[in-house]
Amino acid sequence: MGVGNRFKRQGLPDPLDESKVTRKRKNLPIEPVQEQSKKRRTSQPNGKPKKPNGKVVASATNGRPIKGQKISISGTKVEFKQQKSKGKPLKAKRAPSPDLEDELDELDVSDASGDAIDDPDVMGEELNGVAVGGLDALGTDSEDELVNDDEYPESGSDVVDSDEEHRRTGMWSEDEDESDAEEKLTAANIEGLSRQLDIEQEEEAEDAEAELIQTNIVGERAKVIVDGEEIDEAAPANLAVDLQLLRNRITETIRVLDDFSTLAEEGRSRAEHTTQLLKDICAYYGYSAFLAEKLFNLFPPREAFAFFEANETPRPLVIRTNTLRTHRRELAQSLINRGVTLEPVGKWSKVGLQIFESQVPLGATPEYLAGHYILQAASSFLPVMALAPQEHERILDMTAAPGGKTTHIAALMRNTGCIFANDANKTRAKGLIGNIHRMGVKNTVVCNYSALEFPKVVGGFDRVLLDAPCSGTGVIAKDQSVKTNKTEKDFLKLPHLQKQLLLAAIDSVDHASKTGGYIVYSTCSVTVEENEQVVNYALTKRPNVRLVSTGLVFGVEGFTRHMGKIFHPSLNHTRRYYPHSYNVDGFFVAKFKKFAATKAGLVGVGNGSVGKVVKEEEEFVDRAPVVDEDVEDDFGGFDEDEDREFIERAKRASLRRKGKDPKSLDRPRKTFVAAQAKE
Ligand SMILES: C[S@@+](CC[C@H](N)C(=O)[O-])C[C@H]1O[C@@H](n2cnc3c(N)ncnc32)[C@H](O)[C@@H]1O
Repeated sequence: MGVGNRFKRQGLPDPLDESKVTRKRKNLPIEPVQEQSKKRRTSQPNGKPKKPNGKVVASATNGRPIKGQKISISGTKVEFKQQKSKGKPLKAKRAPSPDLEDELDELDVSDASGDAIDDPDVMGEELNGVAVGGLDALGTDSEDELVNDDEYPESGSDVVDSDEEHRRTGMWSEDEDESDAEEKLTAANIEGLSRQLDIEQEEEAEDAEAELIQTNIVGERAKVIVDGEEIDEAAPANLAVDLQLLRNRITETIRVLDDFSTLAEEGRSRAEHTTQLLKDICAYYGYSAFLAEKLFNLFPPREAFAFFEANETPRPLVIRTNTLRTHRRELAQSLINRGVTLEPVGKWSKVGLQIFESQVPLGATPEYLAGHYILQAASSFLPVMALAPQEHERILDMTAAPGGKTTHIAALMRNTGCIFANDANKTRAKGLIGNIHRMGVKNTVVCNYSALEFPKVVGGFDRVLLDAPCSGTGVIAKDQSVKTNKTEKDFLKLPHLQKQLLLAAIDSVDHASKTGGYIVYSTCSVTVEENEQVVNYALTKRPNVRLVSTGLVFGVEGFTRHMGKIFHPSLNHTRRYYPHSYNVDGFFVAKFKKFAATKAGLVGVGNGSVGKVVKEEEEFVDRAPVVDEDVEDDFGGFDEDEDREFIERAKRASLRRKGKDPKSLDRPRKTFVAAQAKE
């Protein structure tokens, strides 16, 4: 499992601070080439190569300049080649609890692989020896499966689902090779074990050297071309130096832009500095110039840098408790017993658990197969929380596959009322059905229309969720290809589809609903074209709706103006989420209240009236609360001794497994308690 942001909490932000977003390893001195080549290139269990400490590596991993991409720094062209890596699956060590076994029998999931095939949350071919493949096709929308209006038939190929990475990857422990004997470690044998570890480390180093001699490492190195000549020998050193220089120049330019009147270079305009900065960002992070500029323009320069940096590290792995089947406390207990280190995701959610480490693949535990949880990015909870579905309502989830949000809605409704879960992509809709079954959802009808056909298919809903297909600029950390594969055309096609879908969503709601009359629009993209512009368009075309508060406790206000465009002032009710400020996927959430019926002639795609936006005479708030998701679970705070003890037990077990002294946990705490006592 990766480090860094994976381990940071999600939610309310700390003040922006460069030391927080700049990985320290980049600032460390560059090691000499000779030494570097001697180090073993070990693989992490997730198949990614481990990053050497304190080095700017020349390989293309996690967002550094990518394979085949050329950058040019000070006249030196550098071509990157991807490193090969190997990943090893891990053996699940514990048997399911008897209760769960009963539940599994009931669910007929004894053939784990068979069941998992229906599970879109796990996209990998194999997790821990449990075959879960067969759903990879869900990760990308096949173009002809997507139904759109004739003009934009292939937009579905761009569709990004913010939870996709979680479905592709399992959750592996870093210390997968540890034997059972190590697991039983006690204070008494720590010394013996640490000696044994030293010996093992020495052996590993020798093996690594031997392996290096045998391997054709040229294939793993960057190719450096200077004036058309390929230089191999000195490549890593030059490249590292160049990358370091590039980074230095980025930070220096930002410093100048921060205080331009004092620090500006004479004769060099702000625009020139910005152009240079953008070029450097493209070269350093591997973005197309087009996308880099679009994203850069969302923020002041220093914050833009933080955003680009955050896209280089994965967000924490989060699971959502399925309250139709269990309570968070029970689930946490079961997973801790299996060797998972976790914590509640934050006070804003009663169902999320952030996973720090796991001895078992989380996509194949008995609890997972029994539908006790789903792997879901924390930000994906937000649109459903904003929707605030109520028991006994009729809800439409317009673009529902693979069902992360549908199953959340069902849980909040406690399986009452009725959900129409629709997706235009048949393959993905099958995955949606798999999840609905696994999670014990019983109030849902799955359908397979283009959402543009609503409300003609069926209308009159109390609430509608449109989690729209989007470009995925909020989830670049999961899908680095977004950096280079989005073009200007995409930012015309996608917003066009999103606008039409949003009108259909509005027209599908019953404005006279006694409990609702709400529409939530969300994307996992941060571009203004896919968010504020779409919402503003809907306000103009449907004067019978207004934006209302999302009711979410954190998030940055949406733009009311951007790059010369002015939006309706109520856009300040919308919320933006960024990886650098909340350590969650980039997301956008808007909530509308429908006050009157859409004029008959306007219902249907493309029928937008050019009306005036309803004046906001009074602030409207959805009085219907977000149903308390887990009433029996107050495992949300960190103040209760029981919870603290519970979490610490898991941490101690984890340290023990690593051969570390679990008592080390007490030290910082004592200091903290002492500090508190002093105060
Ligand atoms: C962001 S994903 C939805 C993720 C889902 N809400 C969840 O939480 O699991 C967008 C979905 O929109 C679907 N889609 C794209 N175009 C559509 C259309 N015209 N009508 C209905 N669904 C569409 C895609 O197949 C994709 O599954």
